[in-house]
Amino acid sequence: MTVSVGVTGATGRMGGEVLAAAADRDDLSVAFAVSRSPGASVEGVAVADAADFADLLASHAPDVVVDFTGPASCIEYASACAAAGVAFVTGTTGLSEGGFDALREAASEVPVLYASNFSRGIAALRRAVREAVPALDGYDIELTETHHNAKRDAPSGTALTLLDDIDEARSSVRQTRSDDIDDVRGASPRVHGREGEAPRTEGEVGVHARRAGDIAGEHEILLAGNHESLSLTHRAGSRGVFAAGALDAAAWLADRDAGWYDFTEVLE
Ligand SMILES: NC(=O)C1=CN([C@@H]2O[C@H](COP(=O)(O)OP(=O)(O)OC[C@H]3O[C@@H](n4cnc5c(N)ncnc54)[C@H](OP(=O)(O)O)[C@@H]3O)[C@@H](O)[C@H]2O)C=CC1
Ligand SMILES: O=C(O)C1=N[C@H](C(=O)O)C[C@H](O)C1
Repeated sequence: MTVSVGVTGATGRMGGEVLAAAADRDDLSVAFAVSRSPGASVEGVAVADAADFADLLASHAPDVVVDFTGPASCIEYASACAAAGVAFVTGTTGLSEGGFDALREAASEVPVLYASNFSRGIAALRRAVREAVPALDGYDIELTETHHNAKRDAPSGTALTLLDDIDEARSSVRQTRSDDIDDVRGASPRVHGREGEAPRTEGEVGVHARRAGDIAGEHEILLAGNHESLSLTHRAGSRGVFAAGALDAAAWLADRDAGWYDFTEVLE
């Protein structure tokens, strides 16, 4: 069966990558592509007006929509998909808590899969973090992410996911070692950059966002103790890895029931 895909943000960096990756696959076909700047052709696909999105869902009935846009449009596209009964894959970052609530609401009607990063390397990095953090409990942790100079949100969505992974790993190891679980619950304080008199406090996680050139995406987690340190680094060489992962997710999601899904389920 060929899965038909609608693509949003078609004139954006990721939209173009998704259309290029889709053209190379036999298991997927592009039903339509939209942008707020319609009229162009991207990877041979005519780009329609984003204002016609609901009509295009009705007329083309895609199996799934793949979205890499902005937080506000992501929510609008998700609720239109929920109303039309179309599955929704999104990698849009910078969503607020309310934005995630709106996506989860859409997931009560249709399958929704959100991932802050669609690369297999980051999925492996997350597993490595969940192993390294408990093994090196008490070590200082600093997270540094580096992206191209046009990225809007900071820290990156992937950095936020990794910070949550660190919190979860820390709290699970401390719960197994302590009877007083009130003592060990809660997020590690996150310190974004340092300036002036800013000594490190125990347990904090330093977070650093760099923006430069055309770097597709780099994430480093440094765990440092006395006389040793471990650095876990992922570098995306091109946005193609994100597009490939998002299309794998779309093919996987197309015939699922309504609900909230994670990229790790696609990779199982
Ligand atoms: N999860 C992952 O693996 C990855 C996630 N991302 C995320 O994907 C998102 C897009 O990144 P990128 O492609 O670099 O960004 P770009 O700015 O290059 O493209 C964004 C596209 O979305 C469209 N768009 C933005 N806001 C709206 C809106 N309000 N309504 C309709 N269309 C809108 C833009 O349309 P127009 O051109 O008409 O203005 C543009 O085509 C970001 O959140 C980024 O962090 C990026 C890479 C990987
Ligand atoms: O905006 C980008 O480019 C990227 N955004 C995602 C994020 O915020 O983590 C994923 C990737 O790092 C590229």
